[in-house]
Amino acid sequence: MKIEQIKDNAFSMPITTPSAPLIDYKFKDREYLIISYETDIELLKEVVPEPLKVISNVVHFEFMKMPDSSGFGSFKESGQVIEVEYNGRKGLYSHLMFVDDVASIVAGREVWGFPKKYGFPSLDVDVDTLTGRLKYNQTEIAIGTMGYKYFEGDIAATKSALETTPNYILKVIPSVTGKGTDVCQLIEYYMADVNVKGVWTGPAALQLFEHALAPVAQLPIKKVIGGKHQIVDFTLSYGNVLFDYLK
Ligand SMILES: CC(=O)CC(=O)O
Repeated sequence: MKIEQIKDNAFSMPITTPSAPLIDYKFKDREYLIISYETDIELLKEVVPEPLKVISNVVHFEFMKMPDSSGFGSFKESGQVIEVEYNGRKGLYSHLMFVDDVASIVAGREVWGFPKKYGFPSLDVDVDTLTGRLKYNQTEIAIGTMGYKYFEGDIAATKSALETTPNYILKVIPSVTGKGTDVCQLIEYYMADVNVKGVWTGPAALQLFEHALAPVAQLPIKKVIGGKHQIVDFTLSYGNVLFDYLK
């Protein structure tokens, strides 16, 4: 392979069959259980990277099922999202993510910088209860429950929030020298082509358990605020670099 060919075509690895193909990443019927809770704002300030600012003591714990995702197929995901502000714009910062699909982990980390680790999330209807679970290896680290489809939510407001809210990630790619990083950037991305197929609210509960390598309980629950269940189609847009920590 010629140097010019590499320069022109390199996007991801392996270069001849990348785990992160250069495609439009479309998600159909992504189903979310989002349980929002209050934690200690001082702990949030310790984990949210500047120049982002923490603007509340609220954490959103998500359990997601993605049955039809371009490039990734069918997989599940779970993680914590924090309410922040960048230059006066309110958005959401992805703190920890656990995913059961290597292609989604690899592409997510390499392209956008999603903080993805391998884990075992699930989202199922257990008789009358929408139930999210997250295991790290064999160990349960989160259980979320919500009454199934109690109250219909506002589809237009949910669509508008998903389309207009910036999402922030700290992308870190280590250097082969073992000294520092080749990439250390604050990334922003948006969701596009959003089609909200259903939104529900209802009574919700959440439990988090301590784990040395999957510290979801590092942001402990003081009070559960509420639960949201939604089903959405969208395109995951490529992002922008907002801040380069190496410059
Ligand atoms: C790359 C992805 O799969 C993104 C996501 O998990 O939301």
